[in-house]
Amino acid sequence: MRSRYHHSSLLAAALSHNIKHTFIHYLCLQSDLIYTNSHNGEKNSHRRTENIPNLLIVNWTQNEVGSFPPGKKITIVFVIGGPGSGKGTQCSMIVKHFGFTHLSAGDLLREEAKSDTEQGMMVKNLMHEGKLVPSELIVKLLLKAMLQSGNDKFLVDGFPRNEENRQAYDKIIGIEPELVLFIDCSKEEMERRILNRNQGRDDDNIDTVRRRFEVFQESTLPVVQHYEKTGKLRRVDGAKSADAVFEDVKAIFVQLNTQANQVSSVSRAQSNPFKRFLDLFCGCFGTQEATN
Ligand SMILES: Nc1ncnc2c1ncn2[C@@H]1O[C@H](COP(=O)(O)OP(=O)(O)O)[C@@H](O)[C@H]1O
Ligand SMILES: Nc1ccn([C@H]2C[C@H](O)[C@@H](COP(=O)(O)OP(=O)(O)O)O2)c(=O)n1
Repeated sequence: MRSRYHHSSLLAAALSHNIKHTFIHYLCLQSDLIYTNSHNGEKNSHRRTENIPNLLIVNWTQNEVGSFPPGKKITIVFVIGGPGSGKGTQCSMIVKHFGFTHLSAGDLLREEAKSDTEQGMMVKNLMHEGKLVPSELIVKLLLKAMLQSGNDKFLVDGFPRNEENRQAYDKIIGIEPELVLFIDCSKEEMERRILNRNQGRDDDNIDTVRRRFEVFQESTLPVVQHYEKTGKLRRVDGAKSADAVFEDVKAIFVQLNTQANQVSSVSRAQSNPFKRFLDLFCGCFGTQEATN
């Protein structure tokens, strides 16, 4: 306990004096803190939570990544499900039918893990252990990919994975998801699919898969419950064949499109002064549907 306190104080002193990263690493690894150099340029140390292992320096600024133009309508759908539940499979079908851009949190991290940097190595190790990477990093990668795509409709696959992911997203991107698709599937079926998927993934081995299931159970299911309470969750049975699951998914997206079209026709009508006058006039004389 005493040594943990000692390392935390040293860490605070090191941060305020711009001491070399390697020394800060050492202090973090000895204490229960992680260090981030965050998007607003502040250096912070955070208490490590169960799913934020060791330490990762997240070094970026908002200017480096950018942001969406104010007032632009952006549609975001989160796709959650256990490992092997079929998120990627359904996302590629949604893309074909509904014109979304598919952003897979796992693919973005696998790309990051290829880079020959300290951060790349750290991501690689965490993924190999089946653990989650710190939220600010994945949110930054998502935002960067969204801005680069030029699209305004995004399927965010494999995110948020825990409460911390969700809060970091709220803080940094802050666009409420239109809905959250949850692909519900049994552990036995997911395990069978992963071990057959043969994509050469370093984390698709039985030990890592078991750890990923634990993380899903402990950290992702509470996020599912959160969206259930807010009324955003749409649950589909992922145990059916991929085409049968897509029939259910399609119905959800057709409904989403219908709602979006209704909202945009109302706002178009509201922005037309002649139609507003006519509506007022018809309202005064009790004539309905006159302008439709
Ligand atoms: N409904 C399904 N029924 C049977 N196999 C499926 C189904 N959906 C996906 N798969 C297969 O299971 C494996 C995992 O699917 P994937 O989409 O990669 O899952 P996730 O992105 O959730 O990890 C893949 O090999 C995929 O082809
Ligand atoms: N929001 C996220 C998403 C994925 N990760 C990491 C941890 C996950 O085990 C790996 C792989 O995620 P991916 O979504 O590709 O794979 P599975 O759904 O587990 O099959 O990436 C993360 O740390 N944070």
